Amino acid sequence: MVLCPVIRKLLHKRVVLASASPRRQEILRQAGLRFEVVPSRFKETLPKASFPTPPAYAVETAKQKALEVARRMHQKDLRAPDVVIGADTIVAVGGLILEKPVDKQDAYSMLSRLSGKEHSVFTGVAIVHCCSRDGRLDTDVSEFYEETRVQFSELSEELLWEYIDSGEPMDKAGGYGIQALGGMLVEQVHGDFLNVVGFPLNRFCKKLAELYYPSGREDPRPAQSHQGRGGRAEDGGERTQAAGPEEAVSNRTGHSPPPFPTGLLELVDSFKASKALFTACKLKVFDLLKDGAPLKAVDVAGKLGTSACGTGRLLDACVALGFLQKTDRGYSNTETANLHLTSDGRVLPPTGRPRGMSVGRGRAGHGVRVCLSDPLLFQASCAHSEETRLGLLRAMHSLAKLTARHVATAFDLSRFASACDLGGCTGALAHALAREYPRLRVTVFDLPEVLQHVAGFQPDGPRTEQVSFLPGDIFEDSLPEADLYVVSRILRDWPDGKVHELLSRVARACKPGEATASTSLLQNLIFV
Ligand SMILES: O=c1[nH]cc([C@@H]2O[C@H](COP(=O)(O)OP(=O)(O)OP(=O)(O)O)[C@@H](O)[C@H]2O)c(=O)[nH]1
Repeated sequence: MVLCPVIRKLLHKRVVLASASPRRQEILRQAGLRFEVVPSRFKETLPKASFPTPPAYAVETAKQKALEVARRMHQKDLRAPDVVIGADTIVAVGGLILEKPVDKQDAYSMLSRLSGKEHSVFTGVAIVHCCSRDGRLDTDVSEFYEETRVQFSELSEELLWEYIDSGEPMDKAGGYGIQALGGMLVEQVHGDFLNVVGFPLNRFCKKLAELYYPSGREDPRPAQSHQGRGGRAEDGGERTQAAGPEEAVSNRTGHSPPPFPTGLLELVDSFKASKALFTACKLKVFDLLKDGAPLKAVDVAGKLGTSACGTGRLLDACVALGFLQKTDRGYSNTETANLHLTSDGRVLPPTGRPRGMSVGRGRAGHGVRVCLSDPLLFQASCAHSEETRLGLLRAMHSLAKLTARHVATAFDLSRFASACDLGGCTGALAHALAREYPRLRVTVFDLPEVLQHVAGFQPDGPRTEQVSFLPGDIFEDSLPEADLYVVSRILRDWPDGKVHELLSRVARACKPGEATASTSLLQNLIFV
């Protein structure tokens, strides 16, 4: 989800975060930004005394971090990314600039300096727009900083050393992490909390809005007005532009550009993103990287029997999508990948084809039976191997487990004594309903070929006798008696006539005063 509309402006660009800080990666990922991570090799040794103020130092360091990455990538690929983001966080106290402590003693002197006092945390940010033309790199640098004031409690020696011995201070500016144990040292914060953690997200979004909507309108079309910004000429064939990324285009042509096809490009990008995800799942990339040490692209390729170059690109795409993380040691799974993309917990069907794109629906010919739980997924049994069918069930089960509690608590169902989940598959929703409503008895009604696999699927929490399974076909067999029918899985994708027939059957089975709850699994929207 992208709450900040201007973040969308970056979705079609190749964005690189020039930072090894896991906190910055997390903050930007949570904001919905898609980016690659290329840590900067710029040495943070600018002469502090030559800067008029501490934030001027942080801004320049952020800029040099980002430019180093832009130049390196340009030299390597002869194609620079579109945007490189660099950041630098420092603590300023009593005229001193504190960065990351070099050892425990350094951490001690920093923290004792902060004890009982207020200090400022500055994060400098540089947004570098790049353009490779005729082998030359053009850069356009926008920069800003944010200040947050932090008041520390008085810290006893014992507390200080205990904190230092936790290891937390070592990779943090000023020697503390406000988002973790270090939060206990802090009495008050004035300003943006995320700025202290390493990235001022709010100011960043405002800056993007300034760059992409200079006239203040949130119009997806490139702006016409020219807004000059700071940027200095670089040597080595590099030019910095004053014009913004999109103004530059319109200024060159002198014409109003046609409306920017944002929606279309989003669709194209989403398709590419899905393809990358499905390919990685199919190759079992996430299984390979689960719980192990990070692996380089060439090692992953060796183990999968794939080309090193293509594998590198696939892994980088997965990094940008937030499923892998990349460090100097190699690639490893993110928590999301460990939880939802390995074979045992996968929320995707194993076909290598996005759900909904498979052919055929409903009851196919030649005696083929279709799973009513999700007609597009669990298809003709003769068309799939047992392994594929189990994979589909596994995907449906994992997805249902993810959403079950939300569905179960979206309505107050406490007045019902019995429910029937039509096409309820492995019973994930039924168990969630049973957990939320201890006096509710739930019958899962589904095809026998689905229910025969139920024992192999563990719901969240223990199985309960409140839930029972009844084999049957919702089009042909009588529906079990219940006060409430759940049709969350059976209404999608049927032709209108079929839906009508189904709902009529359910309506006939209902006693006066009963209810039907329907959910759209895709969007988790619930309507009655
Ligand atoms: O409360 C917190 N304060 C600061 C941090 C983290 O501290 C570092 C600051 O270091 P720097 O800006 O130089 O960034 P690096 O980690 O070295 O990564 P780069 O590759 O970008 O140079 C930063 O990681 C903050 O997140 C914190 O976590 N909590």
